[in-house]
Amino acid sequence: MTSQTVTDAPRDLIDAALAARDKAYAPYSKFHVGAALRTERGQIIAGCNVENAAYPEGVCAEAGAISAMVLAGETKFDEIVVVGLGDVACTPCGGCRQKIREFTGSDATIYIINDAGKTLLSLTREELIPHSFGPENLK
Ligand SMILES: O=c1ccn([C@H]2C[C@H](O)[C@@H](CO)O2)c(=O)[nH]1
Ligand SMILES: [Zn+2]
Repeated sequence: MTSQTVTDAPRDLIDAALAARDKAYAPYSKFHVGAALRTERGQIIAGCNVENAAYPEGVCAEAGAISAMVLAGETKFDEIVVVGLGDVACTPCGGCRQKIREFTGSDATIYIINDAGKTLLSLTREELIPHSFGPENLK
């Protein structure tokens, strides 16, 4: 399920995601991923994927950015940009969709860009993870 219209990702997050991807540690898949989010208070925080010889222990770029955000003292973000390799739309895995869900409002925007910084997809959180389970369900 994708949006009909694609809204361009903001330039500063594109640059941060591409810079983060350059730091990826992905010797096994060789699929380098970068992510950059903007917190509610306006900080830009990035992450890259970090793989492990014990394959399941690898961490996605989005998860790394979210961990760094929490460490920085923030728990909400409005937009995130994700970039993989080439022209492949690197859409977040299921686990990352749930992690993104925890720290966003339903109107947050998830941008997927390509190598060249072109926006391939712009999705609301509701499109990314419809009918999701979140903190409100526990109240
Ligand atoms: O949205 C995604 C999809 C994949 N990966 C990573 C996990 C693994 O290290 C590599 C190949 O799946 O890419 C991410 O970081 N984010
Ligand atoms: Zn993931």
